[in-house]
Amino acid sequence: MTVRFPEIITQNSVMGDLLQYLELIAPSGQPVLILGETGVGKELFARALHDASGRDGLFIAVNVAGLDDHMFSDTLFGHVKGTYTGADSDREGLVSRAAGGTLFLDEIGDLAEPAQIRLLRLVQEQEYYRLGCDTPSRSDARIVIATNRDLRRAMNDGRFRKDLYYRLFAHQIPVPPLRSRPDDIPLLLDSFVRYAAQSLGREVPSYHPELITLLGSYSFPGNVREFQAMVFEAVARSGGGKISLDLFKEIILRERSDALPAQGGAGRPEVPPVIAFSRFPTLKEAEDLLIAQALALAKSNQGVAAAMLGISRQALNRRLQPKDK
Ligand SMILES: Nc1ncnc2c1ncn2[C@@H]1O[C@H](COP(=O)(O)OP(=O)(O)OP(=O)(O)O)[C@@H](O)[C@H]1O
Repeated sequence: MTVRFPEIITQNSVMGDLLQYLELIAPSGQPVLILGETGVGKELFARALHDASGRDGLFIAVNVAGLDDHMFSDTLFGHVKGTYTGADSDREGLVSRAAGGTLFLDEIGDLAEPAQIRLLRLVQEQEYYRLGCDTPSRSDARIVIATNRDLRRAMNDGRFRKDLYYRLFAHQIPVPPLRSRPDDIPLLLDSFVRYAAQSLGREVPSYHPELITLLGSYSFPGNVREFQAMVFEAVARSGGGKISLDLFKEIILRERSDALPAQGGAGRPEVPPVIAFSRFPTLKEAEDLLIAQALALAKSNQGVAAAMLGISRQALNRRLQPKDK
């Protein structure tokens, strides 16, 4: 956590460098592109950028995924009365409402080409047209754009305009996924446990120290948002007592198996499914499968797998030794 951005919890050096860069570019008013997987904290970074910018206008966030050109223009630029059926009065768009502030456009990856052209004009000239109006309007709203897509690839495939890409390219903030910064897990865990306990009106519970190791072995496809939700569930289900390792293992296993393909699809084929028997398994078969599952989830780390299975490392090792028949 940096003093400058207390709401962004981190002690990771890559994140620290990004926050320094963010602080550097904040006052400029230049457009900024924030990249990163879902739930990684892109909107949090955009808000921090706005807070550090010294701009006294509003911060407005809008998700533009799935908006066609008409909806995009209507939402961002507004319209004049009578332009289309249902346009009963003049309406101001978000670009105008965010004047003097920041307009955060989330999930820009799939934007239709005509909308990309309008966006380019906006970031380049600070100019736009309300629907049904031939006279351009102006707004000094700072435009911050986020996507979880690979924009360079989209550009190479002809789905994202080169001119817009290179206009946004100058100030990029690539937020790393949570799995690549396990050093952030203890801080985030403490903060989320406190927050969840507070929201539920409970004492802050303690947790098993092995939990940090267990969490470090999980890939967090939904990143910090997923982590936050898991902690909330664990605190809620721990009934005010200590958060047990077993409870967290159960939540992680459930999340992992939800992320598994139904059969043979793309996903995480390296993890064997828990239920894989066409007949009732013997105890030995079930145990072997659970051990394989735990080892796969723990990326072959025997210490973590043993913790997940609730046995000692030595006990796991014994079970892994080939037996003489
Ligand atoms: N470093 C962090 N410290 C504290 N909270 C965080 C951090 N990163 C993310 N969060 C929290 O995780 C949640 C998801 O963050 P956010 O909405 O900013 O992600 P996002 O990348 O914009 O997601 P999406 O791609 O789905 O729009 C929010 O509740 C946010 O407050």
